[in-house]
Amino acid sequence: MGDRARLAFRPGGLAVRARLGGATWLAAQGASRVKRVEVAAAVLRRDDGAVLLGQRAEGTFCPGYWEFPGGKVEPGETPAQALVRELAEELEIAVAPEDVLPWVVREHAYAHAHVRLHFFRIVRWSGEPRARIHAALAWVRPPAMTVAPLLPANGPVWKFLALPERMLVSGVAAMLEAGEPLAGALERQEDALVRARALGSVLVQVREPAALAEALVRRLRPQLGPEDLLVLNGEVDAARALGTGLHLPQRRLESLSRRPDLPWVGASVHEASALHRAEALALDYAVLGPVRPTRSHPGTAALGWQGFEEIARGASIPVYAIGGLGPADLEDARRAGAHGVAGIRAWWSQVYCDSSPDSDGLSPAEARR
Ligand SMILES: Nc1nc2c([nH]c(=O)n2[C@@H]2O[C@H](COP(=O)(O)OP(=O)(O)OP(=O)(O)O)[C@@H](O)[C@H]2O)c(=O)[nH]1
Repeated sequence: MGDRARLAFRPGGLAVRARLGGATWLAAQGASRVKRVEVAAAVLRRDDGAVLLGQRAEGTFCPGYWEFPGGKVEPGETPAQALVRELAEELEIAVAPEDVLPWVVREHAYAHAHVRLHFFRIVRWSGEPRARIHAALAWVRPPAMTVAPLLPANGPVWKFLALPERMLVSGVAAMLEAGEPLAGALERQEDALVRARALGSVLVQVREPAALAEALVRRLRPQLGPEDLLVLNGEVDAARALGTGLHLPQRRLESLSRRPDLPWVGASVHEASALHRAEALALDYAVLGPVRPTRSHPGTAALGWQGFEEIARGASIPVYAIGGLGPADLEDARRAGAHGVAGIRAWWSQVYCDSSPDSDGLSPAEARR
């Protein structure tokens, strides 16, 4: 692609952008020149959960720092195409285009350039990675970090990798409403957690009235492993007292001016503006839906995977898909750019799941009707 330049008017004055071999220079009146670089980076993840990092070689920017394999997007390439090329050049591995799964996009201002990093997750490739340009390669299993230092832009991304791909949303109150005794409902939730953990790590969202939430957290916690996470859909103080993370419904997200001070904070969102709010507050994840029609939200139009993708594309935080989804939807969710799937009844209760496959958010009483 030939070099091109264009003039644009901005509120701050006249800006001149010239595209020069993959990097954009912005010369603005009264502002310093900033080089803008589009980069594609890969989260190559093995079945055991380990992720590949490369150590930058001597003679490059930030030598000795660790990064995700990848590199600059060349003119005429999409970020996904650039990544396939970079992985072949840097690691001698082959990745099929359909296995390059969009994940998050992060921006970072270095002294030398403003980079926009398009992260993709890759769980299938052929060949054994070889260090063609890196000083060393290392497989590291999040959340542990056994190499240092990471490139500055990569800290939040490493944290995101500790998020399980499966989120389970509790439903004890709904079971009680349907006449089930408390002991039976708690036991059923515990059984469901054990079943879900057999598939991999889980993020449990406890969504119950306060007293019930506490009882459920106490009941489930002994079943959780070091890679599982627990968030409370409730008050900040209650989450702090219980030692859990926090999950915010969209209306509470909209009323917050800053991120609550807890290690893990996420939110439910139903539209792009709410997702932008979650990003602006630097939350750790968002849950977007409904992807499929659910009887619990009869007035809400389902997004479908296409609608989900349109809103989630380019998000700077991981986005779970929710709404009539279960474990079998994980592959579709990943392809649509989701970090994972969140489910209510499809995960928690085989009984209700069998009787009503689209019963996400449905009370057992409704499910029996
Ligand atoms: N590949 C990669 N680059 C990253 C990551 N995080 C991050 O900030 N970057 C930045 O994105 C840019 C990637 O460019 P690159 O690897 O192609 O280029 P480079 O500066 O080493 O060299 P080059 O100019 O010879 O191509 C660098 O500024 C790098 O610091 C990451 O995890 N992986």
